[in-house]
Amino acid sequence: MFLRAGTAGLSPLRHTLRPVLVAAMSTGTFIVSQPLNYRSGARLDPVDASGTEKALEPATGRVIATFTCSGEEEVNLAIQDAKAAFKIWSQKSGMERCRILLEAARIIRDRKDEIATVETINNGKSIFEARWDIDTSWQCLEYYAGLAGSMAGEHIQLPGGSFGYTRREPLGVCVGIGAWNYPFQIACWKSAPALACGNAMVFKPSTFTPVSTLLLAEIYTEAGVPPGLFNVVQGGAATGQFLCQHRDVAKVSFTGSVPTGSKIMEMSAKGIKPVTLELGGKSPLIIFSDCDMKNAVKGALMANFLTQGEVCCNGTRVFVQKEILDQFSEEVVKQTQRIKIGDPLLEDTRMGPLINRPHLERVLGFVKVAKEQGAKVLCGGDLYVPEDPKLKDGYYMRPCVLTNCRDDMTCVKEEIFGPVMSILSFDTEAEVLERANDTTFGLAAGVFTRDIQRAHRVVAALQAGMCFINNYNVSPVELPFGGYKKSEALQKSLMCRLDCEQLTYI
Ligand SMILES: NC(=O)c1ccc[n+]([C@@H]2O[C@H](COP(=O)([O-])OP(=O)(O)OC[C@H]3O[C@@H](n4cnc5c(N)ncnc54)[C@H](O)[C@@H]3O)[C@@H](O)[C@H]2O)c1
Ligand SMILES: NCCCC=O
Repeated sequence: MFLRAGTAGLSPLRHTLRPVLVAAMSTGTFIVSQPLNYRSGARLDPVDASGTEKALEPATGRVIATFTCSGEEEVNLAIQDAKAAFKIWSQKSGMERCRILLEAARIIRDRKDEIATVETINNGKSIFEARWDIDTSWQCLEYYAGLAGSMAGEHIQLPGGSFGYTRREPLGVCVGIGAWNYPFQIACWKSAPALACGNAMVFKPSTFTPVSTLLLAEIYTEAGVPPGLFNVVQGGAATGQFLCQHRDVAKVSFTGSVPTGSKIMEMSAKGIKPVTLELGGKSPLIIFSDCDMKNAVKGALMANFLTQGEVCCNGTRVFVQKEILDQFSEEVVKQTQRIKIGDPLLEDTRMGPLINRPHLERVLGFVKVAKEQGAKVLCGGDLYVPEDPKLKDGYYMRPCVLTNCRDDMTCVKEEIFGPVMSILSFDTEAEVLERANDTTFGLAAGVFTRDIQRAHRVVAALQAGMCFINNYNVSPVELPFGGYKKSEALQKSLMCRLDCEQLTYI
């Protein structure tokens, strides 16, 4: 699928050659040479269009694919095809579906480096991190495969020897719409539960990251799902609308921003379709003065700078108790300045480029406004130009730590979705809880303290879907992922087993 520049036109590489190809992949050399739509178990060009888009390699600013956005007719064909596959798939037993999903998980695990490389090329995140994403992806398939075999209805005894029973029935064709920050992982997190329960899925990735979902589609086919069970359409708002408004779609699962989520909910409501919305955040991270300082600093970096800060659950409002404000700020700046920025395919890079030029400018704009509103830049917040000439048109910036922040500043209220940490100071537990909860979002939150009772008391009072104690941004598949308020309402989970010593980011 990916060919070195200058070799376009050769026949597709065979599976046995993949490891060699992965070893040869380097930034600035690859192009996508095959169609990016997937239907009836094969890649194909859409039958009609709602525009064209270009996919970039953020590390270099180079176009790696020009593709057609799917029109209404292509969306219709993808849904009809999924409907036909649903008839076959929904008749399989849970254990039959389990075996196929386990096989897909095995293929992803075996091809981890290749998939991670593709993700890095199209998204910009470091290869070090992309490998984590692929691990969480195959683990997700394994987890839902495991559930598939044990899903059952109930038998209810009624008077006089009568009885009733319930059946767990799949919905039908589900739509998945993804964001660009975790393209492959989001496609797995949406499709694995849907397929495990016997549904079919039509998935639309972001126009910025159209590439890796095709690998998942091919893997599902190779693992044995019926052709059409997992189809991919490409495009932006127009394609998304065709999907959400389609009468044969039974459910929509969306990951993205709050404004788009609200539109999706509105469209789905018109067709009385259930929706799942995984939306944005502006999560608080609370550092008490009795914390293990080294661990808290690592936690703050984990909470702010993974994937260039483009992470929904990031803890970007860092509340630090006054007594340790200076020491914490000094240490966090020291560690932030050590983050190696550059070519995301190099093993020692820890921060790659942002997704594209407009987004980079938007993030830098937030830093500018923060300064105008009285924040002080402790480090970063400016453009970064790597020494390697091939990276000169990439979208790099230095990770930024802001202090002197107030709760009413734009950088503290709005989701920046870039490497910008805002430090705020606080005096008491009651005060910080009130301020931490004073937001329309509620995706995640973190607390660093050695006082175990306080830790649990504070997370119980935080209005956030995922609460971390003495760690941040770990998302084991066994635990639910979701939020309160405008971030989406879901179950609350606690992750307090790991500390940041075990998850070393720097
Ligand atoms: N909660 C989570 O699990 C989670 C995970 C990742 C990202 N996010 C959030 O996603 C956002 C960043 O992603 P983004 O910029 O891709 O978000 P976005 O809302 O701009 O786009 C998300 C998806 O929706 C599609 N889309 C856009 N307009 C549409 C419309 N009118 N109808 C149907 N589809 C439409 C896009 O093409 C894309 O595929 C951030 O807010 C981030 O916090 C949330
Ligand atoms: N590791 C999952 C993060 C998804 C949010 O953007």
